Amino acid sequence: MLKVNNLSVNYGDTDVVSNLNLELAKDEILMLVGPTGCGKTTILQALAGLIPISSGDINLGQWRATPEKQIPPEKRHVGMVFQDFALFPHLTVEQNVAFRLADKQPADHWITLLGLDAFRQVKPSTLSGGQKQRVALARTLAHKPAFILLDEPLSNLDAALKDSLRWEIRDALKTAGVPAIWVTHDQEEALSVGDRVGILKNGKLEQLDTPETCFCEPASRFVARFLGEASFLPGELNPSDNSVKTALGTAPGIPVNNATGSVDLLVRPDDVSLILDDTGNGEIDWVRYEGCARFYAVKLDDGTLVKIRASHENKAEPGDRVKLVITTTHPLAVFQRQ
Ligand SMILES: Nc1ncnc2c1ncn2[C@@H]1O[C@H](COP(=O)(O)OP(=O)(O)OP(=O)(O)O)[C@@H](O)[C@H]1O
Repeated sequence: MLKVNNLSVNYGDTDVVSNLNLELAKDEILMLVGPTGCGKTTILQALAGLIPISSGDINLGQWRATPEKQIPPEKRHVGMVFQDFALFPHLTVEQNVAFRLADKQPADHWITLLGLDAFRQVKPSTLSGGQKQRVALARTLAHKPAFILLDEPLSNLDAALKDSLRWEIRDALKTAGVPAIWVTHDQEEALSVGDRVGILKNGKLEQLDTPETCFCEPASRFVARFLGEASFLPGELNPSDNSVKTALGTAPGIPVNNATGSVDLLVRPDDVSLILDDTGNGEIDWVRYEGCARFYAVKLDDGTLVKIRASHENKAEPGDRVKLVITTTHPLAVFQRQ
């Protein structure tokens, strides 16, 4: 089991990663997300042994790396998958996957499982981006690593391919039964593919939990905003049943950090419905057409901006009066009013 205890990494006087703690279950996929420069790649590099750590330790059972005792990458049993595929251009697919393997059977197994049989004898330059990434994954898995690090493996691929390949990668990791840490910039990918999601801010974990908990019960406004569109609706919390009374109706709440009294209710675009109504409670500020939906920003009469996604049939223009109502029945996160 991979365990990281109080890991910190410095570049000069700057703490880039601070006191990171995490533990990966046997075949768990942990997605790491966070704004640019928050330390995601640095964490992967530290786990792989590519850069020294400043404090704490990384423990896999067979080895334990500390600032005093560095374990080189080749002794860590780590597999890495990068966004640029990192394949050998002069070798065929088969040779790439079986590179330095005494027993070629695992290479055959993963070539077949990842649908690469037809490409065994071709060079990487003739493959599409998605095929190259499958080869890179097959090579990594064929070497039977103890854990895998994926650094934005889909960022060089187009949207349609990303969507299918992310599931192929997840399935392959689960079939191999190997734990993985997967860095992504894509919130949807993090929420849908990960068993757990870690949200980083300035080198520190803001929250580490299941996708649903991070999305529905974010530990901070930062996490709430980072994982999707978030509007904060002023309201009053009723301590007897944790319901929150707002201008758009009363909703069940989950107080974060013991929020009480005057609070802000986190509403996502699908928690609210919109009705065209001259006597409504707000006015369309702007609208974006998304094909099957329209995404609206509505300025409420008290000045609060609420973002809402409605059916494309629901057509309103900036300046139109509308009525917003909270329609969701599940509890919404509640933050102390700032
Ligand atoms: N070799 C280095 N020397 C000094 N500072 C570095 C070095 N590598 C990275 N940094 C700094 O460390 C911080 C974290 O960088 P890192 O690449 O880990 O971020 P990231 O979250 O992966 O970013 P991105 O999402 O843009 O890839 C950044 O402020 C970066 O400028």
